Amino acid sequence: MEQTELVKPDTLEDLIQTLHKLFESDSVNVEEVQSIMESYDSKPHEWMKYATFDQYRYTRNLVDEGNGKFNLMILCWGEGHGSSIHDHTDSHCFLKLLQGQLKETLFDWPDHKLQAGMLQKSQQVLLENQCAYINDSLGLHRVENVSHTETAVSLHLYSPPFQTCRTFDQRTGHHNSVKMTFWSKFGERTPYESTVSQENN
Ligand SMILES: N[C@@H](CS(=O)O)C(=O)O
Ligand SMILES: [Fe+2]
Repeated sequence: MEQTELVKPDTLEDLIQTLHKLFESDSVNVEEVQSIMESYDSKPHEWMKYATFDQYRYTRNLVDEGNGKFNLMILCWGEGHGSSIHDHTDSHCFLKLLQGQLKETLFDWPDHKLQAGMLQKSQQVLLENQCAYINDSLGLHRVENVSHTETAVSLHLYSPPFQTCRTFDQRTGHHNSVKMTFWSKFGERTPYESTVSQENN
C-alpha cells in the first residue's frame, strides 16, 4: 500500500490538507490519522472562529466536509458539560484536545438479555494536543469536561460522516436514536430551526 509521507502540520490549514490526502484512498490507516492529528500543536488563533459556546451544553461546529469522506468539527465544552453514553454509527472517531482537558469513559455495549445497567470499563483524561480514537467495535463512550473553572475545546474527525447516533441510559441500557446538529458551519451560526433537536448532551 502506498504510504503518504507524514509531515508535521504547522497550522490547522496544513492539518486539513494532510487529512484530505490521507482520506483519498478507501482504507483508513487509523494510526496514521491519529498521529498526524496529535502532531498538530494547537494554536487558538487558528481555530477561534469555530469556537462558539452555549451556556447549557456542548456545541458542535463544522470546520470541513472532507470531500464527503469525513466531517471535521470543533466541539466547545463549557464547565461541567458532557455527552450522553453514545455510539458512533459505525464510523471512525478521532478526538483531539485543542484546549483544556476532557474525561473519556468507555462502556461495553449493553447486553439485552441481561437487561442490566452499563458498567464502565475504563477511563482516561485527555490532555491538550492528545488524540484519542474510538469506533463501535471498541465500545461506547461518554465525554465530559469535569472542570468547574475551565472550558475545553476538541477537534473531532468522523469517517464516514454521520448525522444520527444512539444514546444509552446507563441504568437500563436502553437506547434512543438522536439527530446530531451543528451550532455553526464554517464559522457561521446555523439558523435556529436546524439546531432544535440536539440531544446528545
Ligand atoms: N461523538 C460526540 C462527541 S463525544 O462525546 O465524543 C459528538 O459528535 O457529538
Ligand atoms: Fe463520541
